[in-house]
Amino acid sequence: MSEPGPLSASIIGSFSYLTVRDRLPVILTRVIDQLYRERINIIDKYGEAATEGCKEVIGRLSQLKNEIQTNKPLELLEATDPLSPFDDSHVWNRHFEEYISTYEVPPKWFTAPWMYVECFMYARIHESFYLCPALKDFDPFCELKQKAMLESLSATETLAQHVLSVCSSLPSLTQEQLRQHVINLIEISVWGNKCDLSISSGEERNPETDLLVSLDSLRPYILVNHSSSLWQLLVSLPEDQRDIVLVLDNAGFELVTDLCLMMLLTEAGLTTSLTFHVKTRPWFVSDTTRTDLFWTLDTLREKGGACSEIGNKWKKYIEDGQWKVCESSFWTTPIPYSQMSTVDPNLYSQLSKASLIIFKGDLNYRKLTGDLDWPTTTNFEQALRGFCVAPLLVLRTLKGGPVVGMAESQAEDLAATVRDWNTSGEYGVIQLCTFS
Ligand SMILES: O=P(O)(O)OC[C@H]1O[C@](O)(CO)[C@@H](O)[C@@H]1O
Ligand SMILES: [Mn+2]
Repeated sequence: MSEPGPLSASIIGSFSYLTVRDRLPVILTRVIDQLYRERINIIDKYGEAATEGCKEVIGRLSQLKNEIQTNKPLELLEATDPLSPFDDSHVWNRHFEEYISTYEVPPKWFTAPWMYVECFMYARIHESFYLCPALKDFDPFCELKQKAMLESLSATETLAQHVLSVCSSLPSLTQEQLRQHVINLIEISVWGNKCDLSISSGEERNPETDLLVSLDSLRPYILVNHSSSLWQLLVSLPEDQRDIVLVLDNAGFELVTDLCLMMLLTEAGLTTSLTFHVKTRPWFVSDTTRTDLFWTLDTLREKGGACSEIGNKWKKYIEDGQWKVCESSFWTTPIPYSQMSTVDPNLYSQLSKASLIIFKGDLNYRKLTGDLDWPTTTNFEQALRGFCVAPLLVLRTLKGGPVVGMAESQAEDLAATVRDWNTSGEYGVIQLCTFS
C-alpha cells in the first residue's frame, strides 16, 4: 500500500488548517503580550540590555505572526550559535532546501507539512530570544508552566498520597493487585496528557482533583488499550533487562503523573534503570525542559505533605543515578522518528538498549507516524515506517494528528456521535508495539 501524504494546513477547515490559522497566532500573541506586560520585571532580572532585547523580540515575533497570517514563504533560520550543542539551524535549513528541490517553490505556512511548520514556529520563537544575548535563556512559556503546576498542587497531593500508600503496601500486594495499580497509574498518565497548553493556546487546563475516582468511567474513552500486553511485557523482562526510557511531554500535572507511574515501577522492581528525555528548548508551550523538571522537584519538596515525600524520593532517585535525565536536540526538530537512525545514530543507538520506550503525547505520536494522513485502521507497526528501535508504548490523549491501529468502523461509529473525537482530548490510546 502506498503511503498517504503528510497532514498540512492546505485543507481548509482541517484541524491543521485551524491550528495554523488560529492557534499558532494566538500563542505568538500571548508571548508578545507577556513580553510587553512583564518588560519591567524582565529588565530587572536580565539587566538593562533586556530593554532593547524585549523590543527586538517583540519585533521579530510580530513579523513571524504576520508571515504566518499572510502565508508567506518560511524564512531560513539565522545561524544562531554554531558552537552551541543545541544549534540545529542547519537541520531546519536542510529540510527547507529539500522542500524547494522537490516542489520547486519555497515552503509556506499553509502548504508545507503541518509537522514542519508547527515545529518551525517554536524554533523561530526560540531563535528570536537566542539572538538577544541578554535573553538567550529566556523561556517565554515558563510562567504558564509554573502557574499550571502551582494550580495542580491539590490534585498532586491526592495522587502523591495514593502512590505512596501503594508503594508502602507493595510487600503485601498480590501480583494481580500490583497489576491493577500499575494499570491505574498508566491510565492516569494518559489523562495527564490532557493538560497540554499548546492545544489550548496557553489557556489553563488543570486536572480534576482526584483522577483515581474517574478511572472506571474514563476507561471506555481509551480507544486502543494494550495495557494487558504491556503488563505481560513488564513482568516478563529478565531482572537484568529492565531499562525503561520515558520521552517526556508536558510539564505540570502531566509530569507528576508520569513520575508517579515511574516511582511505582521503580519501587516494585519492574524497572531497574530509568532514563527521562527532556527538551533542550521551550517547546509546544508546555513541554518539559530540564529546568522545568528540577523546578517541579524543588516545588514539591518545599510544599510539605505527600508532595514533599515524593519530591524528596524523586530527587534521591536522580542523585543515586537510578533515574537519569537526558536531553537531545533531536526531540525539537521536525524530523519523523523513522529517520532517527540516519539523522541521529547516537540517540538511536542509546534508545536501542532500552527494554521499553514510553512516548508521551500527541506530538510524539505524530512524529512516530510521520504525521501522515493514515487511515485509522492502519497497522501501528506499519505506521512506524521502520522505527523499530525497541518495544515502544505511546500514552496520549487525542488532540490532533493521526490515529492508527483502530478496529474496522470504530472511528466511523465514533464520529457518528462525537464530532471532534480525535481533537477534543476526551479520548486516548495506550498503544504498544513489540515488533514480535
Ligand atoms: O503536548 P502534546 O500532547 O504533544 O500535544 C501537542 C500537540 O497537540 C496539538 O496542539 C494538537 O495536536 C498539536 O499542535 C501538537 O502536536
Ligand atoms: Mn506537549
